[in-house]
Amino acid sequence: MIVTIDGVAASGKSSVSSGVARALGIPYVSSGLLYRAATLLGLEAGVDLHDAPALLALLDNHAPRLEPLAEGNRVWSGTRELTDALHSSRVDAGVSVVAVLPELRAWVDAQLRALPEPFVAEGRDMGTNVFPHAGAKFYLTASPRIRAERRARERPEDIPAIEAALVRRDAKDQVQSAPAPDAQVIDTGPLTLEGVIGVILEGLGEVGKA
Ligand SMILES: Nc1ncnc2c1ncn2[C@@H]1O[C@H](COP(=O)(O)OP(=O)(O)OP(=O)(O)O)[C@@H](O)[C@H]1O
Ligand SMILES: Nc1ccn([C@H]2C[C@H](O)[C@@H](COP(=O)(O)O)O2)c(=O)n1
Repeated sequence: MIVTIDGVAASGKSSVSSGVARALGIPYVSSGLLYRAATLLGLEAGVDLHDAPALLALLDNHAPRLEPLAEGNRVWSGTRELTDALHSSRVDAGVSVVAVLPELRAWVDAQLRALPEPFVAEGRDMGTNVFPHAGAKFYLTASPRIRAERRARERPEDIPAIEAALVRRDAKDQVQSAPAPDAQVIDTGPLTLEGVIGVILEGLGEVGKA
């Protein structure tokens, strides 16, 4: 069984996926971390982030791999853990450039499709492109201001700057970020984290009955 949770940047995908995965006793898979790992490796190597062959060569050399757990995902390159470096503003600013490259998308999709089921998969195109046959699909939204306010609690940046960066990233990620036609869309703005997890678990109960 695969459950997909897609949504816009900072809409709560990883926190919600972790909560749902823990409740179900299965891992969750953060697809964005693989795009972030490719971006980090490219930035560190001084590679042009538009240069797909150069990035693929780096990925061949460094072979980043995702460790999906219910509590949180980790990314490794050999014995080096990349996880903590993947959410910097520098990676945030570059990742949308990498994520539109078809060659990079094919690389990420292959990593994800090789993972053993069951799991909760979160990202942008989990329900549309990567796992169209998923058993249940959800899509999270919230206004840029609410998302920025939530992010500001984690990062020492001011709300308007975070909001502007989120709006820019939404626009760049738009092509691959449409909800699947059969996804349940959830506006997380008026809900707590536990509330969103509850809506999804309730939705999964309904899927089980269908
Ligand atoms: N419904 C909610 N109510 C309050 N805070 C929330 C809610 N959902 C998520 N958050 C908080 O918002 C922040 C962003 O959530 P999270 O990192 O899970 O989003 P994301 O969609 O995975 O982000 P990204 O696209 O950058 O990977 C976190 O601090 C999280 O705790
Ligand atoms: N399935 C996915 C997952 C992620 N991306 C892109 C879009 C984001 O800008 C970037 C990082 O994702 P996040 O950690 O913010 O979820 O990767 C994508 O195109 N498709």
